[in-house]
Amino acid sequence: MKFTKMQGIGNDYVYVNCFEETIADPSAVARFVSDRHFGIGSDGLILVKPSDVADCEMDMYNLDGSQGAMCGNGIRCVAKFAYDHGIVHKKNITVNTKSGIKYLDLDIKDGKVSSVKVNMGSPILTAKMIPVVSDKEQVINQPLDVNGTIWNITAVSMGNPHAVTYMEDVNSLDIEKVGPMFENHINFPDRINTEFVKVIDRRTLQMRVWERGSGETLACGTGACAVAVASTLNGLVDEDVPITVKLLGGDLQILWNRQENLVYMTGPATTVFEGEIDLSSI
Ligand SMILES: N[C@H](CCC[C@H](N)C(=O)O)C(=O)O
Repeated sequence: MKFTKMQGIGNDYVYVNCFEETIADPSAVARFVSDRHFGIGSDGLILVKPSDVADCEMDMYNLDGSQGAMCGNGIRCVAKFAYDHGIVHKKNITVNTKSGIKYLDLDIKDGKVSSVKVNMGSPILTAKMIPVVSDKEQVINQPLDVNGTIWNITAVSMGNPHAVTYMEDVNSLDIEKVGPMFENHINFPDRINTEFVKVIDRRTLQMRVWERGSGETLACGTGACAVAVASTLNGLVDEDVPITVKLLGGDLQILWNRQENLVYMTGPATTVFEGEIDLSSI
């Protein structure tokens, strides 16, 4: 299988051109290629596929083989991949995903895609749509007992589910212990991506993320969007201005246009290397 290793501020995936290849069992391939010792090493697998409704389709799998409905860092790299592989020849492209068609603008410098602006769509706040179990219509700054510790969470879906919580010092968080407790909490029927956030100022947030199906990653694009939305709803950041979200792997600019009710994410997309891997051992 030919592949391209790419990363969006350190959130790295193995990309496959499915205009040219067919992957019979993507979940098994995701688990194999993601292994940093026996495979390539990545946060998961992303297939770039033909589409009848968009320029291409993103089919995304986490490290554990579970399929994700949306991937913010991944879709920026899909846009770069599509341009660099001649699948598209324009700056404004569409990518179909399991959470609908997304619209992207490529910033091209010296013939190369340097950064991408993504219309991530509207945030979903209705508890049962996220889904999160609650007696409330929306979960905004609500207490949640996580193995005996009470965390105040705000639940947001960007096509995939997120729980956002705030703390004074995210650097000292034992995320390997706490992350799985959130991910597998009974109140999240489809599991959950969890963002731990420190407010730097009214236009700057710092976050770490424990991703559903991948564990701690250096960045999460949908998570950064969920964090900007949750922080706005909680009155912690200014409205209708770009918010800088600082992640372990780098920064993203997030704007929630309240009038449109659309979230825009802008950030880099980087190719690391190309290669070929033998899948016969799977
Ligand atoms: N783990 C996520 C998918 C990847 C999201 C993240 N890598 C991003 O950049 O948005 C899920 O299962 O919903």
